[in-house]
Amino acid sequence: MDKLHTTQTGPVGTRSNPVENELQLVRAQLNDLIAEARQNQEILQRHQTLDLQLIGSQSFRELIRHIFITLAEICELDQVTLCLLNSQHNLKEMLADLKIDNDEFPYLLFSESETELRHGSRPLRKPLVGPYESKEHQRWFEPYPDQPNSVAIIPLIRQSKLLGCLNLGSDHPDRFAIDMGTDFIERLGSIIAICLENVINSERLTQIGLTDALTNVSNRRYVEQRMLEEIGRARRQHYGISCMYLDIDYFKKINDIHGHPGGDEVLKETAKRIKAELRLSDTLGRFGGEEFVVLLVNTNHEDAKYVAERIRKSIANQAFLLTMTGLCDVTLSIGIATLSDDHNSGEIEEAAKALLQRADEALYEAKEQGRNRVIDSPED
Ligand SMILES: Nc1nc2c(ncn2[C@@H]2O[C@H](COP(=O)(O)OP(=O)(O)OP(=O)(O)O)[C@@H](O)[C@H]2O)c(=O)[nH]1
Repeated sequence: MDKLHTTQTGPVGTRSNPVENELQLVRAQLNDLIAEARQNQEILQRHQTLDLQLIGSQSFRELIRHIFITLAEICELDQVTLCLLNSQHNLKEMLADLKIDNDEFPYLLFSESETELRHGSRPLRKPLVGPYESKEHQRWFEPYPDQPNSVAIIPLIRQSKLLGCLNLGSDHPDRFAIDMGTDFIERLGSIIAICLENVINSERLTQIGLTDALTNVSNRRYVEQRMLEEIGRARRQHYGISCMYLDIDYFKKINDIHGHPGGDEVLKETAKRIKAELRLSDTLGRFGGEEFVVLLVNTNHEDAKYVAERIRKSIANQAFLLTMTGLCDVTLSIGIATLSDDHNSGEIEEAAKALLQRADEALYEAKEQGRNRVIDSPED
């Protein structure tokens, strides 16, 4: 009786009954397996969340944020960089249009050719995992002050084309071991490649709808939309915003002398020269015919006048060289209006309309006064 009692409850009994021992061992193993299964399920759920976030990204900006923030968090990574092949989609140009710069995403890198993505002499076609080697990996983790201890370099391939590579770094030396299975990271690479292609295509389509086909600058719809956003932002962040209305002088005559194709060339070159004088945060749009509008963010009256004068000179001081008819002197007239922080109130739509109208009136005055000049509307 005593023996039976100790067998069922006490440690002495445990030792003395091989069946019970076996049972406890099996129970312990089962508990371990259940714990492992729960852990795996949790990991799976977190990865599903990550997949959904990546796939659900509506814009390039959103996708890149998920890669640098959500992926790093969910996968507990110490370093994440993404290198994209610029040549594949002329991405740098797209990012400039989206007003995305290096300050916003310092871990977004660019490569000009596939050769730059090679590992040693081999093209990057399969994930590479293992310890960090500065000779091979430094370029991918350069934006971080410290080196990781183990890394995974994952090619992003879509329809056999290399889009770039995703680079994961961990402080833990065993996190990416040479002999580890790469199924998960290959799958991650495929998902990110598909998502990248999707958002790039969708950004391109949006851009086409908001771009002037001849000059490749924004169209009127885009500038008007942007103006509302920028006036709202200027209001929140308490700075001034300026608007320029620009119109090529005697453009009808240019068309008459150099033909319509010559006139088109003048429009393209004018847009190019205006753009060259602007900051990335400014917006240039063609409003139709030979009229352009520029929005200068965080720019007061004096600074706007200075930029306008620079634009005027960049057009007037160097004749345009046209393909068929040779040199062509071009000038433009510019009207400026500023919406200072003190006066930025009321309905945003009304404020935008009034700003544009004042710039247009100043332009009219510039034409009246003899053209090839900058006239600013009295301060608001
Ligand atoms: N080549 C070309 N010409 C255009 C385009 N859109 C409008 N135009 C021409 O631009 C000319 C504009 O002429 P006006 O509005 O009289 O202005 P202007 O001759 O520049 O005179 P001011 O503005 O008063 O200096 C017209 O002849 C239009 O046909 C275009 O896309 N390409």
